[in-house]
Amino acid sequence: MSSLDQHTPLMRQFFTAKAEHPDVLLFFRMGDFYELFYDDARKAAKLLDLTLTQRGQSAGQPIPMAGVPHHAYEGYLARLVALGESVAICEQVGDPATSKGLVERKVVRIVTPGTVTDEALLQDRRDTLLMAVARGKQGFGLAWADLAGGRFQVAQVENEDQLEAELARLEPAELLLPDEGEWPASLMTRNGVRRRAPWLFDVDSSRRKLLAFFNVHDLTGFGIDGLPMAIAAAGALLGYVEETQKQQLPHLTAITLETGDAAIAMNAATRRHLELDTRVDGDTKHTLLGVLDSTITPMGGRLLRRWLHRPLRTRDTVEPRLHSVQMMLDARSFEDLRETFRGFGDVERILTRVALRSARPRDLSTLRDALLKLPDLRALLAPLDSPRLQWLSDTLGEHVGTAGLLQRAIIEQPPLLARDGGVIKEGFDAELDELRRLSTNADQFLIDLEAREREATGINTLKVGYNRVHGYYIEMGKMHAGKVPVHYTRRQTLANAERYITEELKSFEDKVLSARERSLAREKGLYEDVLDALNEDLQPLRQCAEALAELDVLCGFAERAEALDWSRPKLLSDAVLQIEGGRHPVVEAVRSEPFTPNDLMLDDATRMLVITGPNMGGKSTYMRQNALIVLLAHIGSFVPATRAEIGPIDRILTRIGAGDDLAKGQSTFMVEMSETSYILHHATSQSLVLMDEIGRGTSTYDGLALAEACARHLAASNRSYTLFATHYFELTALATTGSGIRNVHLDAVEHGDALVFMHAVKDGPADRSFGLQVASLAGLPKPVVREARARLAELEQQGGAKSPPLTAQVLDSPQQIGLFAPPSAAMEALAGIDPDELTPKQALEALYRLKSLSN
Ligand SMILES: Nc1ncnc2c1ncn2[C@@H]1O[C@H](COP(=O)(O)OP(=O)(O)OP(=O)(O)O)[C@@H](O)[C@H]1O
Repeated sequence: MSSLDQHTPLMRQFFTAKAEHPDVLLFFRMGDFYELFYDDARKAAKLLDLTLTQRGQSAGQPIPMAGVPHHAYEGYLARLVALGESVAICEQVGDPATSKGLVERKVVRIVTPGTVTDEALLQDRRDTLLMAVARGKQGFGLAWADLAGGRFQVAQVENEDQLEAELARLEPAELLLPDEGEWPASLMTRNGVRRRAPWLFDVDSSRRKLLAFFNVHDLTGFGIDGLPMAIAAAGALLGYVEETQKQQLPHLTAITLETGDAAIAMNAATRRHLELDTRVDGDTKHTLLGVLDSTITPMGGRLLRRWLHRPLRTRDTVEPRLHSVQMMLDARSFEDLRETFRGFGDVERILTRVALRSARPRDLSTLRDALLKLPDLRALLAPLDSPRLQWLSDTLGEHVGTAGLLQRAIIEQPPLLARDGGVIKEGFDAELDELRRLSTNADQFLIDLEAREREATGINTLKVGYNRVHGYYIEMGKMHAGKVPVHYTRRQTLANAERYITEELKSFEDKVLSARERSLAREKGLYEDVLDALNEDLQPLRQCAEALAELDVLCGFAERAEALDWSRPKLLSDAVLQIEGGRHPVVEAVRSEPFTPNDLMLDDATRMLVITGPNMGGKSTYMRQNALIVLLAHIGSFVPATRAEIGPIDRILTRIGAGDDLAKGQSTFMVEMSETSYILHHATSQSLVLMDEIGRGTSTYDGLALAEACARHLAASNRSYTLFATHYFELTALATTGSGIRNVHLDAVEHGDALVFMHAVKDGPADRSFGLQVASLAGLPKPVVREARARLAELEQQGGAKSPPLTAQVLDSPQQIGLFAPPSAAMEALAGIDPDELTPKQALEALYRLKSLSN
């Protein structure tokens, strides 16, 4: 770019601001617009679909420009932030009316995806997190902050797998990484990644920064003194927050440490496969959270999402939750409790805005209404015999003083903005009332004054009036000059009339003219006083908000338990996983026909179920429902089963589905194997493992061999609770090996042409696969199905079995592999076909081609 002095003064101002914020978009305020220039303009035009224009020339070149109207900028900002972009807002800080030359401009705030606290830029039911990751010799330090909620947390993890699991759990909106070394692609391809200078992650300066910020002598109080990587991440995060927020953050009062062993570990793949809150296709409704979330307040919704992503092993936290839900159900009080939550609003985020002094009038009226409902809430909780609920009731507190203050100070339904006044209630402040009276009662005063003066002077035509230049006056015709009282002072002479002013009118004028301004200023001061008073009480108020969120979640659990007929799980210390009448909560919710409940019985002796049965039989549903039941039990929710007894669980590991990691550039089979490898390395005897059709992504024999070896390893070495669904009938033979493996199967029956799936899990292996019937159900052309049926009969005859079980002997004797040999032209052509790549039309063409080859 050409040197600065070649540019116009305005552009020089722009370049100066831009130089300080090179890697964020600069919103440059010009009158009613925020303008973006040069590369910022090009980028914003693309991201926001704005028209890219030009603004004259500077340094002999046209200036690319795009703009957004300032009154509607929040919507644009929200879209940019959602895309992971940051924006520096450069305002006109000088007054254009009084400035000589160019108005002064300054960057007043930087809006970044992870640090936003404005209501309009946040999602109601999802935390917006800023995260920093530091790398050390023993692993990684993580720090994350929810600025809108006032939470600041850290953790340390040992390896990249755990780091990725944490990222999948927390889904930060913005991620700060030191700008050195290689980082995994899964991190670098996220939205909102920001590389920062490595020295910002220095442990010692980070420690000093934290000590100064929290005003403490050491970090032992937070339990993180011995965790250098966590400290480095926290310091880097804090530095970034201070740099971008340019204001005090009094609501960040502590750091909390999260330890991995308190939670049931789930990696990114497991979260995805179990569809906790989002499905692969992006749908959020038909997910566990979609079914489970009946919370009423946004903060309850956010807490539930946090709980769901972090099921706890610490039973002394989970049991009290279960007990609370039970008590609310027994006393049937959850509906009344939930009724009081309506209209509570987002107290947690309101309190943050109070702390940041950006709370709007309606925040305060919402807070007032919430606090006024506390006594009702506590009265409903009082009879419930649950220590946790009583503790929550105590934590809610009374807040009578604060509620009273807000009730006295804020009008019932305040306007959106404090700017134009009309927020503070009448009767709260005598001076404000007087100022308001003056500005609104001026008319009556003047009418009264006019009447009085007419009477005193005897001049009936005397008028009181006002003009902008001379202000208030008493006017009378020139012929009355002789009757003018001495205390009248002449103000203006007109052709036929004289205008006067009196002391009384003058002082009235002073009062009225400034009354509006003064009343606004007074109101602003009073509003600030109210915020001060609230800030005095901030800590207990925030605890109250946290208690509200938890009560909302627990009431939601009770509501769901009753509405969906869920029962209380028993958490035991024995090695057992016994579920009776279990159902899949999401499948059950979307199906119009009844769901068939199924049992599960695993314990020390039986560690693995090999699940066989037809496609569409319900194998995946069965496996997932058991994982979801275990997960629900560990967040303190009732579960979709008639009875559930669950021993200690440390991890849930899944290998389900395929082809969903193409973004990573790995083949389907590669993904399948790396997920399997992760499971074999991490599963313990307390882990719940779901393996769905492993080995499917490669040739039959490789696949079978791998599946069998993995199953044996899981049963004998890992000794995990394993549900192993497979289409390889050969694996059913494992049940005879004596390593705690049992067969179960799902069934279907044929009714003429129709196939009815029973969905009931029964003992023993399946005896046939119904693959062709399912294919026919799926609409495969009849000639193809006929052809396949004939081929199957041929194969069965050759193999002497109903379905061609590739028994161990088959595997061991190479000559038997000749079942499919010698490879025909049709087989070779078949090998070259990738069904996933074909359109239906191409598939049909391929079939005709195959058929002609096989003739
Ligand atoms: N217990 C059940 N009760 C009622 N319907 C069920 C049950 N289990 C499964 N289903 C229904 O059957 C459908 C297929 O189930 P699922 O995907 O679990 O079968 P699958 O055996 O894993 O099939 P595939 O082998 O082709 O993957 C589900 O979408 C659901 O609608």
